[in-house]
Amino acid sequence: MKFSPMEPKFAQSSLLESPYLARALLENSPDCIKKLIQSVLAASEGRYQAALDQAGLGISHVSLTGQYLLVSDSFCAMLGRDRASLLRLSYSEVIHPEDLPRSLEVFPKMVSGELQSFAAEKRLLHQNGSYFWVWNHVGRLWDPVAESHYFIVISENIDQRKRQETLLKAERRCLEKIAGDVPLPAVLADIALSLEVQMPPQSRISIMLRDREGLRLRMGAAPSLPAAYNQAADGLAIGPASGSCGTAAFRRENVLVSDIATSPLWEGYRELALSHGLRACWSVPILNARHELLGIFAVYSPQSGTPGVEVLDLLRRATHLAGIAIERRQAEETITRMAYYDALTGLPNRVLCQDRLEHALKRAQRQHGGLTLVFVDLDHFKLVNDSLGHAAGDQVLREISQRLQRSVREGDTVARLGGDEFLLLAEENLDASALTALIGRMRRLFEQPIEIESRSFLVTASFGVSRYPDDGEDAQTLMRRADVAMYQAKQRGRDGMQQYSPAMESNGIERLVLQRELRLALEREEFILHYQPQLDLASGKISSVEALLRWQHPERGMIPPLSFIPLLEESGLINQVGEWVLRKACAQARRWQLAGLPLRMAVNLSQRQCQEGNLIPMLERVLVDTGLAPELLELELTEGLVMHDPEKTIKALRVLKGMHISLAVDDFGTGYSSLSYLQRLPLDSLKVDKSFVQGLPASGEDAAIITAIIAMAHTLNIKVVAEGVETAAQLDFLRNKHCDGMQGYFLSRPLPAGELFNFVRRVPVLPE
Ligand SMILES: Nc1nc2c(ncn2[C@@H]2O[C@@H]3COP(=O)(O)O[C@H]4[C@@H](O)[C@H](n5cnc6c(=O)[nH]c(N)nc65)O[C@@H]4COP(=O)(O)O[C@H]3[C@H]2O)c(=O)[nH]1
Repeated sequence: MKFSPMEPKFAQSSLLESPYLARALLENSPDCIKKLIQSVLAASEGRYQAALDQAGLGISHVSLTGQYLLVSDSFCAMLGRDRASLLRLSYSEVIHPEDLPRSLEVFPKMVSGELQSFAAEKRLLHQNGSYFWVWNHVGRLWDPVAESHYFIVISENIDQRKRQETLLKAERRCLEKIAGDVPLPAVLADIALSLEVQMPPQSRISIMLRDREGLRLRMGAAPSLPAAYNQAADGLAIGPASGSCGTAAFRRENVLVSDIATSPLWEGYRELALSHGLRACWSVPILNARHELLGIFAVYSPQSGTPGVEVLDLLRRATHLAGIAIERRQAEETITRMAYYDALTGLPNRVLCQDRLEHALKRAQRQHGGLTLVFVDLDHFKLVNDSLGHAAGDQVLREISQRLQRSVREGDTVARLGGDEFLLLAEENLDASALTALIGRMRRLFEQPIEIESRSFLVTASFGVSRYPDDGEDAQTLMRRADVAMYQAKQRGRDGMQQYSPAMESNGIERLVLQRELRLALEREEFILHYQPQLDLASGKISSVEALLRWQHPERGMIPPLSFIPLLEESGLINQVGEWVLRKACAQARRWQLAGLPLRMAVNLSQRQCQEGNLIPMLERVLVDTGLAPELLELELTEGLVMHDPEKTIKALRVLKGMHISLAVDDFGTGYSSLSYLQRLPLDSLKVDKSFVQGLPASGEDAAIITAIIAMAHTLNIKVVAEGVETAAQLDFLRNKHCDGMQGYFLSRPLPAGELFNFVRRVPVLPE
């Protein structure tokens, strides 16, 4: 059976209205009867077609051979074709090739009656070449005239919903990739490909990224654009007339160029685009929440034109997704950079430098090669900072780091180790002449004045060199020896260079190196406190503890205080470290107090700390901050300190006493303090130096001194504590002489906080 397009005159006809009815009845001629039947049939088809056209659904009749027999208006509209052209097509020409096999499988089953109906999602070809999704419901009908089956297909356009679904799926997939380890270009390529299938046919997408300087766009992903085009577009300048993308990046707004052939923005790039068949380009900036440019999302089309609302909406969503991907990767890069690169200069930091050195060492060991390390330290850099301010200091460091980078060969590492120190790592054991050439090159970098705030400065540097394998086998040793050599260079006058030699490992250099490491120790939290208990001999109870500083050096292990406190004093660092000790000890005492263990905390004060004008306010601040009652704090002063400037000291001590802080003189007996001064000092106790205790009880002289000290101190109402008590005999002697307190290994060594707490709780009273 073949339906032909209805003529309008039949559209409203019925049997009764047929002009052939009367004649057929009257004439009873076969011709008339045939015409009557035809007119009735045509009328019925007309009504059927009208009914189909009224329905919003696309309806079609398809023969068993797949030919369209009848199509509704809305089906024609769906496919963008007129009825005549559609009726010339077959079902297999309209359905997506991937969706056809399933239909071919099912149709015979429907013909045989095995299946009555069948429904599935299919893609149909629009006249413009794109496919769209429909929900097809197929039923089987019998044509009594043709005496054959045919199919009736009802198609509902579900393209919008399907696109949304695909888009959501693509978004989810991209988000999973973003969250995973997938590299950014792969994520962006996925976003581009997912969007291309949603776009008008033959659309091609590119995603470009803003470069670090914000001057150019780098190709992020453009999987469907020709490679030659991508190559040429990579590095596109961001500017007011720089194609669609460069301009959109410049304006930070959409730039929708409908025809590249005529757009003035494409002046310099027209030929390139047209030669690759690109005619329209719609560029959308990818911005973050702070409205900063991350990149550009662009759709290229081979036809001129502007995007519809739907396309713009899709673009907006895809741009958002690309923004998330870029920002996430940027955040990851920033975190990595922060861990391995110096924020100020962008150079590798100490961690990365050490890592590279380790790797270079392994390579050198494998290949029997060599390494050269040049430690660079700016001369008098502190002066720049102090006189011009830190911003100027930063500028100098940035300038120097750029110059150093320019002076080295590719493959060499320049790192900033901290402050004004840099390290150059060259992966070969440079001989004397090569080394002289390198240092000469580096020196010349410093001959150029640095301009800051229209003033020019000359900065010089000192260089220390160590080499593998000559000067060490491991990274730590090589770095330290380059450092030692640099100090030697400094010692010999600034602006010099020294190569490491074992003779340099003298005390002086060691001290300087230690001093520098001490500066970093606070930052790196290498200091800790141990606590030694003090026993009150009258009550037999532990009444107080002394806080004793320790330095946990990363390479040298635990360093005792007497090896570094003089260095702290020398460098002035003792004030900072002293405040740290005080704060830490007071906070600890407060914690013990809250835990039901109110122990007095004794803290050592150095001479330099006492001479600083801000000791009293600092103490007040620490007590307030930690919440420790001043009665639970004791300050231990050395004899030397008291005697240094007695008048000034007396004044300061009176203030401290007024604050209810206890005061003790430490190492008593080793200095020259006369007891007459002591009576002018508001002291609570004297701590007799361990050198007098060690001879007890055998040494008559020590016994006599201690007996005299105890007697005199008691007349001045000052308590006496013996230090360094190591034996029961010493303790007995002291008890007999009415010494007030003792401290020493016999009771306990200095302990970490946790152990001290357990110790005191376990041994509250010393057995007789
Ligand atoms: N042979 C022997 N030694 C004993 C015995 N009992 C305790 N000691 C040691 O004697 C020292 C007592 O501390 P100090 O006289 O204040 O002497 C301290 C103190 O002057 C100074 N110091 C420690 N921590 C600090 C601090 O935080 N600031 C300041 N300015 N100086 C500190 O370093 C000095 C040495 O401290 P450490 O090495 O911890 O040495 C401690 C302690 O471990 C014993 O029975 N036998």
